Amino acid sequence: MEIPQGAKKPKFETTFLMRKNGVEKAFSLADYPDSTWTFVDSKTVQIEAGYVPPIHDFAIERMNDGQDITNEVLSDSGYTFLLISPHLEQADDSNFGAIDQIFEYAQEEHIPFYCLTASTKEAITKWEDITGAEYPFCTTDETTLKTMIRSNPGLMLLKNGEIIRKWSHNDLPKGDELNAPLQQLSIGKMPTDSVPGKILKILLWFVLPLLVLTVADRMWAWTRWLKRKEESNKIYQRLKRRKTMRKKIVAGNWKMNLNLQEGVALAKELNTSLTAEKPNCGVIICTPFIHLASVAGVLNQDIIGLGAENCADKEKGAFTGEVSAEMVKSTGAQYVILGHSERRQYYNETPEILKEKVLLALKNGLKVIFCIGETLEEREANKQNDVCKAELEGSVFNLSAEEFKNVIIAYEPIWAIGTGKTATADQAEEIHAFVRSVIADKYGKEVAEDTTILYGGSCKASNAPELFSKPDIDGGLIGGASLKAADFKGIIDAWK
Ligand SMILES: O=C[C@H](O)COP(=O)(O)O
Repeated sequence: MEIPQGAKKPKFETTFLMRKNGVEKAFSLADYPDSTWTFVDSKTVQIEAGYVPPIHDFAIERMNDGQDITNEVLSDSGYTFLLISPHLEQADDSNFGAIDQIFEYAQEEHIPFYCLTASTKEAITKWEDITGAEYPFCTTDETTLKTMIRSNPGLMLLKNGEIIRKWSHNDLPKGDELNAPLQQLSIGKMPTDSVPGKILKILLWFVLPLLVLTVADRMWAWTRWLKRKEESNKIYQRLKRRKTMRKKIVAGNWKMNLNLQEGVALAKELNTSLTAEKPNCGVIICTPFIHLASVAGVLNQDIIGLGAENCADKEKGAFTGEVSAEMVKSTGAQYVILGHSERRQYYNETPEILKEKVLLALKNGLKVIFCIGETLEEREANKQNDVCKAELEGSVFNLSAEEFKNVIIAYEPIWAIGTGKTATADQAEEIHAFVRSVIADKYGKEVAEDTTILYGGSCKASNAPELFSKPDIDGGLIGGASLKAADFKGIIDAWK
């Protein structure tokens, strides 16, 4: 092995022990005495270390001729393969095929290949017999060999006297990897395991996965937090809604359409259908007086409420043809529609008459579905808000807040009733919101928030979902589409 140029040389100091006239004294070269002193002894010690080669205390002796080839190996500027086995008799021989292949490759490429061992001649011969080894063997100190590589055998590749690769016998380069001169192969190059490279490797193998795991863990925790937040938000919203939630209702107004048998049959059909599949809203059917008692007998009123379409503005007495609120109540009904535009228009029901009816209905324990709504002319004159407000003020705003809680408002634009023309969802929402604000002004926000405001006017299964999706539309008062169970159920299902 060549010592690099300018490498630091070790420093030595020699001490001479001299005697004169029976006295012994030590001198150095610098103050060496004259010839009257007699030399007794000398001692040389190293006082400063010099360059230490990577491989030292190392001697390679070729076995066949006893030649020391240490210098030859360590100063070779090319490649050298060294198969290291302190004791061949203890060496693992399972990978001898791979070793022999490397030896063949070394021969083809004119690369020296030696097996260094401290084994006896007999052990070497036995190894040769077992493995078919044809490479030359050299003797090297056992301890030195053991410190060079732990695997027995192990392979080393030297270049320019420096070890550039080490392999355990389990991990030897395969024959197909040795398909070019060593200079062109990655194994023939010094591993680039510089300190930054090692740091990078540590980062890649340890820190990076840790980072990925940490990020994944944080993301998992974050999504869980989001989910929990969303969940608690949902619960909060549900609680909030429950707290302020007014009743969602789909009410049918049969008007003057069905005879008794038809009415009872429809009520039964509806009852069966909604008993089988519970509605997601309150359901009411309002029938002519003649149906009430019979229909009350076939309805499960926990699912379907029953109401009349009208009641008298008088409590009792000689009012031929009239039906009082008390009579309605006695049939088993719980609701009554009052103020419907058809009653106002065709039977001249004034705000004052309606005020009386409302009072009597409430007095008799009926809940009132109170209708308001503008004509087409009023809508075209943009008077819908004023009309609705006036109708409320004229007939129900005389009630106390407590009484008003038993009133359901039904906004029915007269131009949309039975005409097939529906107010758009936005038009309806606008006026519903206005009506709610008027109620809030009169009774306060809480009462207003609890008041159910229904929409009526050509409402059917096809437009109900959009109408009911509006925040201030709490359901519908249905005319024509309440006369068939399937049509009516289609509207009820809009709340699903
Ligand atoms: O009371 C119901 C309304 O007058 C709506 O009737 P309609 O659904 O036939 O338009």
